[in-house]
Formats: sequence, C-alpha cells, structure tokens
Amino acid sequence: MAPDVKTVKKDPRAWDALTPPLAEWILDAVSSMGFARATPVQASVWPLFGGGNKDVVVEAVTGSGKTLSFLLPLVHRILRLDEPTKRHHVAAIIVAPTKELAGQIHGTLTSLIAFHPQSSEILPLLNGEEKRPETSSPVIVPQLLSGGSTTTPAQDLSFFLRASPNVLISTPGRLVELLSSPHVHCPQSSFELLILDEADRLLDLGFKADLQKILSRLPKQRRTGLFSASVSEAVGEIIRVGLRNPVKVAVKVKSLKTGGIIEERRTPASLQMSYLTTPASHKLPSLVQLLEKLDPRPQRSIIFLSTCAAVDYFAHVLPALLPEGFDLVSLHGKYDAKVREKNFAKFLNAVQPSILLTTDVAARGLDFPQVDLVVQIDPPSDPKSFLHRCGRAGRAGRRGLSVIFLQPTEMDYVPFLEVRKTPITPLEYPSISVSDADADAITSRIRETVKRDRALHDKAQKAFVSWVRSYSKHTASSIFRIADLDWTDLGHAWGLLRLPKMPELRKFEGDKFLGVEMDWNAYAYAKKDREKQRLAAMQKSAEEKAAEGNGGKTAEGQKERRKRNAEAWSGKHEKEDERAERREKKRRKREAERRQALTDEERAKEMDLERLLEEVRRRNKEKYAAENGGDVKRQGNAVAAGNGDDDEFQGFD
Ligand SMILES: Nc1ncnc2c1ncn2[C@@H]1O[C@H](COP(=O)(O)OP(=O)(O)OP(=O)(O)O)[C@@H](O)[C@H]1O
Repeated sequence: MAPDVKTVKKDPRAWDALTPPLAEWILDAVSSMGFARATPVQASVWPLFGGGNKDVVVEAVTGSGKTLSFLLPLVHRILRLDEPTKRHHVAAIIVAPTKELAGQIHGTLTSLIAFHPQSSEILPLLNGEEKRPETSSPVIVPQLLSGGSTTTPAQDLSFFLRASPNVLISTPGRLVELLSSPHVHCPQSSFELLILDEADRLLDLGFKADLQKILSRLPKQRRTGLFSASVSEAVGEIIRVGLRNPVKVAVKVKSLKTGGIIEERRTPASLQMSYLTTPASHKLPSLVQLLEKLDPRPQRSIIFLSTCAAVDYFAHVLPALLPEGFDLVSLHGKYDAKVREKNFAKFLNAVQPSILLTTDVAARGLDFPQVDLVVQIDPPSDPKSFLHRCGRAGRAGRRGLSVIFLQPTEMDYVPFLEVRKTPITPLEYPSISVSDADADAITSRIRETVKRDRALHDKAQKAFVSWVRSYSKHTASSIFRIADLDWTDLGHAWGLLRLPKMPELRKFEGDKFLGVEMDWNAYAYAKKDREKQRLAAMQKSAEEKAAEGNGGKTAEGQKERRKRNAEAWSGKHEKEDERAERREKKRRKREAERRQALTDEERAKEMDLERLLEEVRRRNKEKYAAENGGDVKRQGNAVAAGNGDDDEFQGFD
C-alpha cells in the first residue's frame, strides 16, 4: 500500500522555497546573519529582479529589508554570468543620497560576499597596492565612493584602476566624477543593473543634473530598480530613469481603525506613531520627561532638528538638560567628513543609552540597531521626510516609538499626514505634563550655559535665523506659517539672550531682549584669543568715538553727537529695510525663476500639494464643526486616527 503522504504547505518565504533557487553560499549567508526567512519585500522582488528580467519600482515600509532585496538579485545576476566582468568594466551601480547610506550598503554587500568563496579571497587584496589578480569565474568586487575628504576623486580613480571593481556604490556627485573618466567603462555587454536606493529622494530637483549625467553614461538596455519607502511620491519623475515596463512591488501594512475599517499605512506595524501638542517653550521639557519616563529606557534615540546650525547650537546646550546616563552625539551634513564619520560610528557602536541629534541627513535608510525612539522636535520641511525619519525606529519587527512635537497652530499637520497614509495619534504613554514653571526652569538653565561663553550666543543667533528661514520653506506652507509664530515663546524655548535682528521681526513690538538684563560689554568669549580680539575691537570703537566727539563734553558737542547718532541710527535702519526689501525682491525673483524652470509635471505636483492642503483644511473644519455643533474656529485635535493592530506585515517572524 502506498504510504500516506501528507502535503505540508511550504512557507513561501522560506529561503529554500524561492525561485529561482538561491545559491548554497547565499543560503549559508542569510542563515548566518540570523534571517530565518525572507521578508515580504525580499520574497516579492527576488523572482522579478533576480530570476526574471524586469525593471522594478519597489515601495515597502521602512526597515523591511529592502537593501537585501536588491543586493541578492545583484550578486545573483553577476555571478551567474559565464565570465568574470572585464577589467575596468562596471557590472552594477547602486546610488544612494547620502555618504552614510552608501557606506552602510557597501558594508552589507561586503558582509554578504564574505560568504562567496571566490569573492571573499579577493576582498583582503583590495587594501594593498597591487593590481587585483584576474579570476577565471565571476566575482563581486565592490567599491565605495565615499565623497567628502575621506578620499579624493583621484584616489577613487586610482583604486578603480588598480582593483577593477565591478560594483560601484556611491552618492550621485562622486559617481559622476568617476564615470566621467575615459578609463571607466559601462558597456551594454557588461552592465547588468542600476539601483537607486531612496529613489524618490534621488529624483528630487537637487539631484536632477547629476542623475542625468549618470544615466547618459549607462547603456539604455539595462535592468533598473527603484527602491524606497515612499517611491510613489516620485511617480511623475520615474519616467526620467528610463525604466522599461517596470513592475511595481508594493508591500503595505493594513491596520484596523476604530469602527472595523481596514486602512492602509505606509509605516511598519511595530512602530507607534504619535504626536504631542506643545508650545515651543515646552518642547525641551517634554523631551526630558519623555526620556525620563519611558520604561524601558530607550537604548538609542534620534532627535531631528531642521537645520545644521540648530544641531550645532543644541549640541552644546542639551547635555546640561538631559537626564543622567544619556550620551549625546551630533551629526549633520556640514560637518567635516572626518567628524561626520567619527560621530556616525560613535552612535552606531554606542554601548550606553545614546541620543543622535541630527538633521534630515540621517532621515533615510540608516539602519542603526536598537533605535527605540525618534523625536521630531521640528517637523520636516519636506513631508516626504516624515515617514523616513519615523522609520529609523521600529525596524525589522522591533518595537519603536516616534513622536513629533507640533505647536498648537500646526495641528492641521495631523489630518494632512492621515491623507498621506501616515496617520499619527496623540501620545498617551508616557503621559507628559509640562508647566510654565518647568519651561522657565529649562530656559534659565540654557541661558546659564550660554552666558558662560559668548560664542554660544553667536551660535544661538545664527541658528535661530537659519531655523526661521527653514520654517518659511516648509512645503506645507499653509500649515507652517511664519505669521503664526510666537516670537517671545520661541526666544524662551531657545534660551536666547535676545532676539536676533532679522526682517521677519521688523513688525514685532514685544521685548526683543526677552526680559534679560545683562552687561553686554562684560559678556566674554571662553576662548582667550577670541576674547582678546573682542576687547581690542571694543577699545578701538571707544577710541574712535572719543576722537569723533573731540570735546564732546560741551553742550554743543553733545548735541552734535546725538544728532549724528540719530542720523546714523535711522540711516542704518533705513539701509536695513532697503536691504531686506532687496532680499525679498530677489527671493521672489528666484521663486519665479524656479517655477519657470519646473517641468509641467513638477508644476502639477506642486499644485497637487496645494490642493491636498486645501482638502485637509476643509476636512478638518468640517470634522471639527460636526463634532462641535458647527463652530469652525481654527482647531487642532480634530482628527485622531485609531491604531488597531490587525496587521498584514507584523514583522518578520
Ligand atoms: N530576512 C530578514 N529577516 C530579518 N531581518 C532582516 C532580514 N533582511 C534584512 N533584515 C534586517 O532588517 C533591518 C532593516 O533592513 P534594511 O535596512 O534593508 O531596511 P529598508 O527596508 O531598506 O529600510 P529603509 O526604508 O529605512 O531604508 C536590517 O537590520 C537588516 O539586517
């Protein structure tokens, strides 16, 4: 009698269930990395991009394993060829928007090919001075073009000529430089794959010129893959990349809203997305409470600010405010490449609870282990960044919390995000309650720090001005309005000793000194030579004044000097006004030119955004009116999405 064969349905995401089958060494690699099964995006992309010959546009939530979903097809396609890639020919290129992300992808690829016997033999030889030896079968030889001051373009080229890498991983600018060398070849016979990670960011206007140059150096017949958690934001631009009948792979999260409605989200289920309504001056006390009250204590946290100068300033004042036991590391794009690298590594390898204070430079793609908390003190200027910033926590099925601080006038952002399928709910746990006295205490403590060194006051003034400028550049400009800002409260929030002189404050009639009385002449720089300079300048100015007055003690002389001062003062202010007007004119002209330069698609996209904002405001008003018997005053907490848990994609296992 035939044995009773029971059919056991195989897990379609088991590594050995994927078709085409993965090579033995890849099975070893993924199992050694501790990955029991493929993630949904890896399982979906493999047959199309690895096995098949399709261009792909892949959108899957942050932390869902997109990196391996393109690296596995990449190694598979190159290694299945009959011959190794020819010397100085390139077989694949991966482009990423930041150096840190390019470095991380390079790291993941290197760990992967360490399991491929022939490629792993080559890896140690790449550090030497010798030419890399020829091989009889295909190998993967990666090169990271890291930009900044770590390597020069000449060093990149020299490595390329010596090691003959066949996979380049780079930011756009550095790649353009290398590809412009006549010694670097990407003919159709060798070139297999182009991958754009964080594709929607790479398709932004800022990278347009570089991307065009890169594409012009690559064969038209090639496979291309676009990957991002928000690639659908770039649908209009995708055409520019020259995809051929691309297959769209979308891995979405479904969750149950109150009332049993299933909604689609663009963020992982393991990530709790919250907001806290708080005036500017309550933001730092709220942050301190959040860090104190979260149990267990967040191991790694990321705090986002909107500008590099703000990171520079708060990196100095925050350590005195944070609860004990937290290390603070700062990272932004204007740091020298070496500092950037050092601080990145410091946060990555931190053993005690650490906080990364950063800008959008760290918003995308970075996979820091154990990030439990993301706090957006400043909402991002570009709403696309929002879900990427949040997605630094709650990765690979790990639980995470993301909190965005919104001022009461900014509450339309909540329904705005809901329309964009990134719903946020009020932060319930831990409960944060900040009094004005708490806020005053924090302001005083910041001021204490700032008073110790005049350089910090300079930093604060510069940072505040840059922050205001960035606020005025919010894409959602009708939610974030300069006219709504409470300058006095902001001044206190930043611990300023006075508000800076800036055109935005021309009509401000409050106290520009924010109630601070101090002897400005005695306010010193901590650095001795800087202070010496200041004292010398002060003395010179006093001497000039005395010389000008020349007997200014007489009534006539004093009158004369007062008149001159008054003229100088009003003249100076008239000049300031003129300058501000000229700046505004220039800004308007630039904006008109920018709009002129937009393609029809880009213009349509901007108009879509405006329409979306209008829609959000209308819905918000209607909802509030319905809930409050027809009163449609400006109001924030009108919409709060439920956060059910019936998720399609819960994590990996
Ligand atoms: N099959 C797997 N099983 C478990 N963990 C995995 C698997 N594949 C990748 N990971 C881990 O998941 C984490 C997130 O992966 P990755 O950085 O590729 O995410 P991503 O989708 O590119 O995110 P982002 O959109 O933020 O760039 C990494 O730590 C990675 O090691």
